[in-house]
Amino acid sequence: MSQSTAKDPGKPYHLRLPATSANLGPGFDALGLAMALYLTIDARVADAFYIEATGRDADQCARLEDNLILTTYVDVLAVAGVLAPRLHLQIHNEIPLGMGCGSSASALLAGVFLANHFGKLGWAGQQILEEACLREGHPDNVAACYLGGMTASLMSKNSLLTATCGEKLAWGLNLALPSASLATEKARALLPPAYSREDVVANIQSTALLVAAFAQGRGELLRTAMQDRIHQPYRMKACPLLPLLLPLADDPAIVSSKILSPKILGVALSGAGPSVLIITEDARPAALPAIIRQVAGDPSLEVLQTTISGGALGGALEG
Ligand SMILES: Nc1ncnc2c1ncn2[C@@H]1O[C@H](COP(=O)(O)OP(=O)(O)O)[C@@H](O)[C@H]1O
Ligand SMILES: N[C@@H](CCOP(=O)(O)O)C(=O)O
Repeated sequence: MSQSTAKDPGKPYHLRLPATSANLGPGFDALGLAMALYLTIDARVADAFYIEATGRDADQCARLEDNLILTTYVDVLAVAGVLAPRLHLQIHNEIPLGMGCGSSASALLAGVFLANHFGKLGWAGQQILEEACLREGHPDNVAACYLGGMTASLMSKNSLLTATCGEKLAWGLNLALPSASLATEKARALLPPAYSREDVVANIQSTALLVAAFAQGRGELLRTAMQDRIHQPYRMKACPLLPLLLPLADDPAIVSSKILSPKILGVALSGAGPSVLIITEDARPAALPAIIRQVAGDPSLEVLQTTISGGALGGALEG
């Protein structure tokens, strides 16, 4: 990523940040997968704050009040003791908001990137990443949004450590999106304060296998490695698609179907839900949306089909 912040502080700035599917089943607050659905922003200094937005949830993205991108931008600069230059933002959004696809992570990261550029903070990438992770409260979405692929992250008091793999995998990412959104904060409040040793050990084993599956491109491991016992069971009620679609991972009739080729590799709640992520062997299997709708019993259910993304792009533009 080009960081021309200190040299060209006033220049227009371009950002492209991917959606992310966190957890991937067992990797709660630790794993995230970048998806090729983007929040794209062209920003320049202006006389007043103004946002033009196109794409998904355009009205919400264009709102100036309590806008997560702008509040993050202004707050990061306020903490740094810098008066925030007013900005004109041209936004094109492909990331569903409040659906478990990491929209808040991309908005937070965008706000920090914009503060770094227009406030001449001169932060390195790691500092931008850490600031956005701290603001989000869990690193999985933000780290994957920035670094792409399947990113594992560990945030402690003093540091953020990340490792990425699987950027080049050609697996298909199919998202079943219900019509009602679910705020991540609400979905986190559903989780218990403690877990049994059996549940924790099962999740450690699945997560370890899952990371190896992405690192080695072992799609046949996902069916088992995406099983979770620490967040999905508690979010079922708030995410009614999940119990309906989880069996797709091991329904032999569908898995071995000649009609559905490429195969379903694994199924998990996307982030905190309510969307469900279905990973397939190849990208965009044409027959899958109809099967998902049939299994969900909802002929109008939205199904997005995409692929793994390489992560964030950003830099100053001439002009
Ligand atoms: N592009 C955006 N512009 C402004 N606010 C955004 C944007 N993307 C996300 N947000 C804010 O983040 C909220 C969704 O965050 P959250 O509940 O964590 O769900 P998720 O991150 O899964 O989409 C939105 O309701 C909105 O307040
Ligand atoms: N690990 C978090 C992930 C939240 O992702 P989002 O896309 O729903 O914001 C959690 O499960 O709460």
